Parts: sequence; structure tokens; C-alpha cells
Amino acid sequence: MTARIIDGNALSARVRGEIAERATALTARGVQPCLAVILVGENPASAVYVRNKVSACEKAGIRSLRLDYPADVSPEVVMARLAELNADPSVHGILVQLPLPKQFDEAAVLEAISVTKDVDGFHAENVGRLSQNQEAFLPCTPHGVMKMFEAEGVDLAGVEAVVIGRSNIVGKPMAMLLTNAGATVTVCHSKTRDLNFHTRRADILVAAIGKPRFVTGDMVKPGATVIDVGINRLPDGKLCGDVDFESAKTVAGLITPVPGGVGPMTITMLLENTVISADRAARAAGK
Ligand SMILES: NC(=O)C1=CN([C@@H]2O[C@H](COP(=O)(O)OP(=O)(O)OC[C@H]3O[C@@H](n4cnc5c(N)ncnc54)[C@H](OP(=O)(O)O)[C@@H]3O)[C@@H](O)[C@H]2O)C=CC1
Ligand SMILES: Nc1nc(=O)c2c([nH]1)NC[C@@H]1CN(c3ccc(C(=O)N[C@@H](CCC(=O)O)C(=O)O)cc3)C=[N+]21
Repeated sequence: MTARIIDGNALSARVRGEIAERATALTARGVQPCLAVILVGENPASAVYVRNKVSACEKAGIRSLRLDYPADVSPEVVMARLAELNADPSVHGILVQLPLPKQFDEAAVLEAISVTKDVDGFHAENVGRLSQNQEAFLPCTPHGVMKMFEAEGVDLAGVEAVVIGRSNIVGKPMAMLLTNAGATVTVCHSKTRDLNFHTRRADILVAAIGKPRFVTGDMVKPGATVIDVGINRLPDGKLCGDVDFESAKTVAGLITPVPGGVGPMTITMLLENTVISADRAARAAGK
């Protein structure tokens, strides 16, 4: 058996087309959606992601402001800039690229972003709202995964879902969204005893670990849906996921590739959140 592959690029292109139409309509109403992206330091991977986000904005008719700071910038400078962006009515979304250099208190920076412009969905208030199944900006990566389930007709009610990883940006919100959708969710991490016992029971297996090709075919239940969130750069410069695609695809029923899987969907959901925020701002301004 070989798994059907979920094409994140194709789904992204479709959704981004709809987002571009909404952005055009908002611009015609006098409110062009605008995303501000803050990058601190010269981490080459972060620089690539930020470039991708800015170019995706342009293509969708969303204005972007790119704000770059040296790695040794004082946190007060960034905090002051955040306050300005919060107060600027022409800015609808604010993203601070993570990770930040060690002089920063990441949680404090995320709290300093206005809840209404928190298009990453990382602010404690948005996290709290998500945990209560209330309307909120949803974190882009797990939201993108949910869009993939929807597009592929994956039924979530009552299924056994296993998430490997418990980070604030991927694992935990992924588990929350799956729980809200009616799955029975197990969250695994580095302290989990007998990881394979859990993964082999999973109808849906989400890998968000940060270890190249960690999940192998023998860990997958036959016919399962396998979602690979991992982005790892190998010494030869190639990208690979947290799943060993070659062995997993012979066991799984449905699987995402890396690249071309979850990554593009993350950016798509960021664009969508920015357009939603701009639409709210336009309505509030009576436009
Ligand atoms: N496609 C996309 O859009 C995105 C991709 N990513 C990628 O996803 C991956 C995960 O990112 P992120 O969540 O930020 O990473 P973190 O490093 O914050 O979290 C990794 C998680 O994996 C767990 N883990 C580590 N080793 C093992 C192990 N041997 N067995 C079981 N669990 C383990 C950790 O456990 P513990 O908590 O105990 O340490 C932790 O919970 C990375 O490759 C990252 O680059 C991230 C964001 C977006
Ligand atoms: N505040 C914040 N928000 C984030 O959303 C955020 C972050 N910080 N820090 C880092 C992670 C990582 N992340 C990715 C987004 C897109 C791709 C992506 O588009 N990947 C392409 C490949 C890109 C390439 O070729 O390098 C793909 O998988 O096909 C990957 C990774 C967002 N993150």
C-alpha cells in the first residue's frame, strides 16, 4: 500500500486565491490589510521564513512592513516599536519571529502585542480563548493542519489522535484544536514512556518534534493519517520532516510531505488571520 499525499502547496494556492480576493475587496473599501513582521538577529532560517511571509503577503495584495533589528538590540526598543504598531490603525497584524535572542522574555513580548492584532495566536488571551473553544486568532501551524483535514474530508469525531510535541506554538494548540473537534487526544513528548505504544494506536499522528525522520513506518498504524510538522535542514542543505517519509508512506493511508506540506499552510493561515483582522477594523471604522 502507498499513502495518498496531501499537497500543501496546491491547497495553499487555492486558499490564497480566496484570501487575495478578500484583500482586494478590503482595499477597495479603503482598508488594505497590513502585516508587520519583526525579525531580531541574523538567524538564517528565520530570515528565510520572514522573506517567504513577506513575499506571500505581496502576492495576496496584503501590505507588509518588515522591521529588522540587530541580535543585541535592547528589548525596550522592540517593546516601544510594538506599542507604536499596536496604536497604528493601518496595521492589522503583528508577528514577532521566534525564537528571540536570550536577552528577551518571549512571553512578555507576546503579551505586548495587541490581542486584536495577534495574528500568530500566541497571546495568552487568544490561547485562553482557544482552550475554552471560543472565537480567537488560531495559531497558524495547527490551524493549517485543521484546514488540511477539512479539505481531505478526514473525520475527527471519536478518532484516536496522537500529537508528538508539547510546544506552545505547535503541539499544545494542535492538541487543543483536535480536542475541540472531538478527537480523543494523547500528547507525547521527550518524557513519554513507550512512545511507539502510543503512535501505533493513532488514527491521526502529528509529529512536531524537531528531529529529522524520527517517526518511522514501524511506528505508524496501517491506514493512519500522518501529519509532518517538522522542518529540519540536513547537512546537504535539503529540508526534511520529522517523519521518515519513505517508510511511513508504505503504511499510512494519508501523509503530508516536507517541503510542500504543513509549511505553506502555516503562511496561508497567517495571511487569512491578517485579512480577518483587517475586515474587523474596516467594520469598526464603518467602511
Ligand atoms: N511547518 C511549520 O509551519 C512549522 C514547523 N515547525 C517545526 O516543527 C518542529 C517542532 O517545532 P516546535 O514545536 O517549535 O519545537 P520544540 O523544540 O519547541 O518542541 C519539540 C517537542 O518535541 C518533543 N520531543 C523532543 N524529542 C523527543 C523525543 N525523542 N520523543 C518524543 N518527543 C520529543 C519535546 O519534548 P519536551 O517538551 O519534553 O522537551 C517538545 O515537546 C520543528 O522541526 C520546527 O522547525 C515549527 C513551527 C512551524
Ligand atoms: N512568530 C512566529 N510565527 C511562526 O509561524 C513561526 C515562527 N515564529 N518561527 C519559526 C516557525 C517556522 N515556521 C514556518 C513557516 C513556513 C514554512 C514553510 O513555508 N516551509 C516550506 C519550505 C520553505 C523552505 O524552502 O525553506 C515548506 O515546508 O514547503 C516553514 C516554517 C513558522 N514559524
